[in-house]
This record gives sequence, structure tokens and C-alpha cells, in this order.
Amino acid sequence: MGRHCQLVMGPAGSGKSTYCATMMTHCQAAGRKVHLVNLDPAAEHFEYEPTIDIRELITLEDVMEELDYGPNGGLIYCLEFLLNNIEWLEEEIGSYDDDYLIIDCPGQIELYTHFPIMRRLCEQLGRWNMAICGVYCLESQFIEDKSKYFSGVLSAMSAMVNLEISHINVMTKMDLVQGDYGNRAADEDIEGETESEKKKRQRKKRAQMERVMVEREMDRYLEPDPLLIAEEAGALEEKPSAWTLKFQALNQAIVQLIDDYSMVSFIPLNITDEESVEYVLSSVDHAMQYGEDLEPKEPDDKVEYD
Ligand SMILES: Nc1nc2c(ncn2[C@@H]2O[C@H](COP(=O)(O)OP(=O)(O)OP(=O)(O)O)[C@@H](O)[C@H]2O)c(=O)[nH]1
Ligand SMILES: [Mg+2]
Repeated sequence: MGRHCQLVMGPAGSGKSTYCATMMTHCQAAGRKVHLVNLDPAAEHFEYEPTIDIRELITLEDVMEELDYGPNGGLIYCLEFLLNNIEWLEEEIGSYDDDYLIIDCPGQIELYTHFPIMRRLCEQLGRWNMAICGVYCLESQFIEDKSKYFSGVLSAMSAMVNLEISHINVMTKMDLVQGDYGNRAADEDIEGETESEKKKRQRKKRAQMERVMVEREMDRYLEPDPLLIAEEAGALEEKPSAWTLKFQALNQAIVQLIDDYSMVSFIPLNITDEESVEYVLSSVDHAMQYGEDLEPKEPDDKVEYD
């Protein structure tokens, strides 16, 4: 059937390792043979023991100690070392010929955006006939700050453009967003209503509000709405300085870029909801055509013609 892998990327703390563990559990429960690959030389612990682990080749700690590098330079050194010793990875992967790999990457976004490291790794995986789907994680907490959110959108876009592999973007930690909205209750009184009727009505209203808030507001972040940043730029001072005007023009250019290409959209992931995890997995499968050769399509002989 061939080899398949998910390359799980995203900024520091965006939930990559948690995503990998969630996917491992979900895939195993569905009877898929999956292996975790750790490419983070600074990783400390994992819920699942990685089958292939860069730390067996090189660790950040050793590089910092022996070569006197700082953490970021040290990390780049480790990944370049991996690329220069790629036969190690080939050998490790070699014995998992027909399996499915979930690759947990480090959180330094420069690895995906402007250093050619991840791109070279993808090219190498491609040469070994591995179908790859990039999974770029951005955490839902980014939406609290629109500028931060848009810089996240741009980093996702940059990874997509740079790596040239099948790609999906995932908005992680959605359980936190839904939890916040869930706290807004309707507490107005209605005459003649008993206490238990009021509680029931409030519960219903809260559930409704939660749904509407999540759907309406979140939609603007899942399919990035350029107006979000335009709104923020509009909220600046009445008589903007020359600097502010330049900043607004830059914002406008970014808005235009995102709008023109409409390339970036996010799939929400709530790890506490099995259906949500399944939806992300099926999107990844679809992106890299996983399983299509498992079930060859039968010609549909039941089609009726007029
Ligand atoms: N509530 C909630 N917390 C999460 C979720 N995913 C991750 N976290 C928390 O966010 C923090 C970072 O998660 P990690 O999975 O380690 O993130 P990472 O992207 O692997 O981080 P680095 O490898 O350091 O870049 C941890 O404290 C997790 O418990 C989620 O879906 N929901
Ligand atoms: Mg991690």
C-alpha cells in the first residue's frame, strides 16, 4: 500500500505533541498500524514512546554542552546533522515499509518558513516514496490577539508555500474556546416562571448561545476573515501618525494577500471529541489519498438512465 506520514508542524506550544498522541490513540483504536517519529532533539517526554527518535542520533543538550551553541542555533545544528546523516533515518524507516508514521517536529517556525531544512527533509521522504501530509497546528488562543492570529496565519501560509506538500491547517485546543463561551448564561427573569423552569431555559439558551458564538465568531478565524485585521486597524487613533499610516498600509497589503489567495483555512480540533479527531484524520487521509488503493472503486452498475 505504500508509506504515508503526517508531518506535524507549528509554533512552540501549539499542541503538536498532544496532537500526535491524540492521533496515535485514535489510529490505534481504528486498527491502523502507526508509529510515532520524534524529530525534536529537545523533547523531554512523550505519552507514546517514539519508535524512531532523533535523540538517539543527537540531542540538543549534547550540542549545547559540547559545541557551546544556544538553544535555537543548537536545534538548527541538530536538524542539519540529521540531514547530513540521512542514511540513519532511512535505515530506521526502512523496517516500517507499509506503515503509517506520525512525525512530531520542533516548534521553531523558522524551520518551516525560511530555513530549507524541512523542505530538504520532505524532498528526502518523497524520494523514499513516502506520501506526506503537512499538518500545521495553530492554537485557538491565538484568536485573542488579532495581530498574533494573523502572524500565525502567515506562518502557516509560508510553510505551505515553502514545503510544497499536501497540507492542512488545524486549529488546536478548541476545547478551551468552547469552554469560554459556555460560561455565558441568560439570567433575565420571566414573570411567573418557576426556579426549575428558569434553570431549564437558561441551560437551553446557554447551549444555543454557545453554538451560535462558536459557529459565527469562530468561522471568521477558521476561514481567516481579512476584515478582522482591518477592523482592528480602524480602531487606531483619530489622527494617525505617519508611522501608523504605514502600518495600516502594511496591514491592508497583508489582508489583500490572504484574500486574493484564500489559501489558508483551519480545521478545528477538539481533542475531547472523538468526532472532531476523526474529522481531522479523514481530512489528512483525503489530502494524501490514503487508503484509496485499499478499496478500488467498483463501477456503479445500479445507475439508472432516463
Ligand atoms: N486544553 C488543551 N490543552 C492542550 C491541548 N493541546 C495541548 N495542550 C496543552 O498545551 C501545552 C503545549 O502542548 P504540546 O502538545 O506540548 O505543544 P507542542 O506544540 O508540542 O510544544 P513544543 O514541542 O514545545 O513546541 C501543554 O501544556 C498541553 O497540555 C488541547 O487540545 N487542549
Ligand atoms: Mg512538542
